[in-house]
Amino acid sequence: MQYSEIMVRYGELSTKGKNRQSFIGRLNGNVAKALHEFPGLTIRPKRDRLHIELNGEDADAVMARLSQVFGIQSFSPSLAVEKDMTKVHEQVLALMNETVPEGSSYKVNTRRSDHEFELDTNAMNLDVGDFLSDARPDLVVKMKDPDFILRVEVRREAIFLSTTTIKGAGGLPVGTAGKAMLMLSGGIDSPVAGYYALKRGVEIEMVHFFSPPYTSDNALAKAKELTAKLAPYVGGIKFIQVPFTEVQEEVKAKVPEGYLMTVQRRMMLRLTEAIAQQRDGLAIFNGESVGQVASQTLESMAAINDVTTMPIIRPVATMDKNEIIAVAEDIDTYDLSIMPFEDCCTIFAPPAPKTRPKTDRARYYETKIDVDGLMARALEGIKITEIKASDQFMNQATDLIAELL
Ligand SMILES: Nc1ncnc2c1ncn2[C@@H]1O[C@H](COP(=O)(O)OP(=O)(O)OP(=O)(O)O)[C@@H](O)[C@H]1O
Repeated sequence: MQYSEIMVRYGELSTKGKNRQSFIGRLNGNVAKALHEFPGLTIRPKRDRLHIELNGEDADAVMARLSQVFGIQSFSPSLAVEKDMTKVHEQVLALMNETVPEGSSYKVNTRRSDHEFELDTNAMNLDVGDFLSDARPDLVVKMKDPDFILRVEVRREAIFLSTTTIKGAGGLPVGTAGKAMLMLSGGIDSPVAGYYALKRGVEIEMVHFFSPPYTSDNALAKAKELTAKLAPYVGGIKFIQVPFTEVQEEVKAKVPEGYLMTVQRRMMLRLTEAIAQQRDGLAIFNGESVGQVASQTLESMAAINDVTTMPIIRPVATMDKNEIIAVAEDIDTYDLSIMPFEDCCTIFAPPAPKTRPKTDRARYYETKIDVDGLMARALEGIKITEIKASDQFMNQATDLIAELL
């Protein structure tokens, strides 16, 4: 079927009162970015719907991209028909023949924004229903839970028909909730945390700590590739790599083993906060989950959290590991996350980190290291790149084999 447009229904933003205009504007921009590979499209944002005119572009390919844009409740590929009932009948039949199998149940659901049109909502429902009972006698009309709903929208410019409604990604348009930093490791949890941040409309920038030569190029490439997996939700994501070798060496040399991890994490958090302040970030997201590992007991979180008053949001904090994994699989980050490239934290992980570290002890051990100097040098060494959906950073199969040999 050669559809003429994709009709997009807004998500939660319709409840946002006077912010509505700016939400619609942001969604329009995000949709345009997500669909930049389709130059033929015309996107028309309206008060209660966004209309994407296809002008010959492939509806399925456009819908695949659209399904990743947050702030969309659902969308329907639609057929625009001239406002002439003979033509409407013709197209209704063509659409039903193509999309609704024999013997299905259905109902007609009309919406009318053009109140000048000769048929009102009820009359349109009846007219199309009558027409179909002659043209497709195999179909059964069913008001409650039909297999198909034939949507008829009477608008000023044309009448739009659709039988298919596809669930959108939900959430809020990215960018409507401000900007934050996501602490991205190469693990399973932080990309999932990033997905949830984006879903609530937060624009994220990735902060990744790496420690050459203790961590390999592959570990860095993996974090970038994970970023590319989340990029389709926004178009592009900034990747901020922070050299962490000197911090880790100094901490390892001066801090007792039981507090290595706590102090390293405190340094990471301080650096992330400093980067957020430089870049107008309002909060920090991470992938911590309560009780999952030694660094994620509540005592440990408190001892680490002590270095900042910036909000730290932990979207996966209360999820079980298998729930996090299910989301990671859905967003296609899981296979990458489980590739065995070492993270800077695992390399410097003490054999027995304190599971209940004390904040005052951590503070005391930090008097042994040059916190300000280490931070200044790490911040000087940061490198920022913009990562796009189509970017690739590792040839997964060959790199994995090389790493394993
Ligand atoms: N190298 C790193 N760069 C940036 N952030 C990191 C790094 N290592 C850890 N983090 C942050 O700290 C959180 C906790 O890390 P940790 O290694 O304890 O847990 P994890 O369960 O393995 O998490 P993940 O699966 O995200 O790696 C991570 O989710 C991430 O937000």
